[in-house]
Amino acid sequence: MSSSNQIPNLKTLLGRGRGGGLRGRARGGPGASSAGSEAVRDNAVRGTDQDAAGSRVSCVELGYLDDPYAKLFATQPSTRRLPLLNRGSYVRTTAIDTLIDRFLTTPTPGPKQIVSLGAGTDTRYFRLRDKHPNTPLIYHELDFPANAASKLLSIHRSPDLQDALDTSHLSLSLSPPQQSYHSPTYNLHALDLRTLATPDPATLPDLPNLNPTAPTLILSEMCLVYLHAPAVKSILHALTTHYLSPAAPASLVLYEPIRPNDAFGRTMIANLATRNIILPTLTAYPELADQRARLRGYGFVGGGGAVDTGFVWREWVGGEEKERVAGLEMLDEMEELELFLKHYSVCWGWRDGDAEGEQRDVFRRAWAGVKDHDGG
Ligand SMILES: C[S@@+](CC[C@H](N)C(=O)[O-])C[C@H]1O[C@@H](n2cnc3c(N)ncnc32)[C@H](O)[C@@H]1O
Repeated sequence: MSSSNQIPNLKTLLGRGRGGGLRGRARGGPGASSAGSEAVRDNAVRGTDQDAAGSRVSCVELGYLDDPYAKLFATQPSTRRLPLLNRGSYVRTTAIDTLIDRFLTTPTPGPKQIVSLGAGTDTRYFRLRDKHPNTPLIYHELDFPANAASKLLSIHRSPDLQDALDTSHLSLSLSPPQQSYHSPTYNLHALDLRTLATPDPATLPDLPNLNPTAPTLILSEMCLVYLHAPAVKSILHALTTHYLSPAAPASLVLYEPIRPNDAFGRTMIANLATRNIILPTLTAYPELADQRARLRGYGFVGGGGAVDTGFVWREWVGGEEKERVAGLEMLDEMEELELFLKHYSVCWGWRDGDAEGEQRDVFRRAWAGVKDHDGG
């Protein structure tokens, strides 16, 4: 949901377009669905991060989000996104922030840990540090070496970002460009996530400073969707059994598109194929019920939920905040907005682990009151 050429032509889908038909599909052209070689696809996937960065900046400039760090990571000039996309980015960020804030404010002994897969230029670490200065937090971001190096370059260039890191650990080399960064609080690991999908634990890469016993929230915001379902399963298996002790309380928060089988979904897939992007888990887990079963299949059997972002807007955003956000830009096509929001999901699930007392049930307590489609 990052850039306007990624979404279907909504007017056409709602039967109001002049040309009719699925415009995105026509643009796909022969061979678009096979989507080129793996290297070309990886390059396209890496590039999606700048879409996400641009969407964040658009939302900040229009007052949807308060994020002083967004601009510092964007490498392209800011372009105002469509109101629909701004609303979508707002809901996406708000939903994930809600789950993370509840985790961080739930009392536990010892530190908490977040592992952000395909973090790209996400600013969340910096925002969380400002918002929860007294919560002991170990943060890990994983992304392709090129994206990680570019993030470190942005940090190197910005005194504000350097101030936000524990600078006693900051020694960035520009030549050759540094790709990974490690400290007791913030870590950026430059790697292809698929290297975690190995059957041989001896070949798994080192993830320095990953605490094997801290309650850990694994976040995938538009990342695992680009990988094949069996690889995703192996990656999560490695994280939850090798890097983390099987006794550690752990959870997964996923943000991904859903409902690929209606006109909107089919057109979204065709549009992305023209950019050499495929979304394997979208077709593997098409509905919210599939996402719920998926999380349980990864071992997050303690509990969880799955909602579409239309539900998040209706049920998670308070009345006053809704009014504020609705007043930021004219958005009179409510039917289009609803169609758009119902094609993205936020899913969460946890395992309690074998830890004692407050550590054991941290996710259960954190997310007890979160409204789920199933009424949870
Ligand atoms: C759409 S961006 C999302 C970035 C960030 N999570 C956000 O929501 O703002 C997808 C990110 O996932 C990363 N990614 C996708 N597949 C990956 C892989 N196999 N290994 C490492 N990173 C990957 C991309 O490089 C990119 O930074």
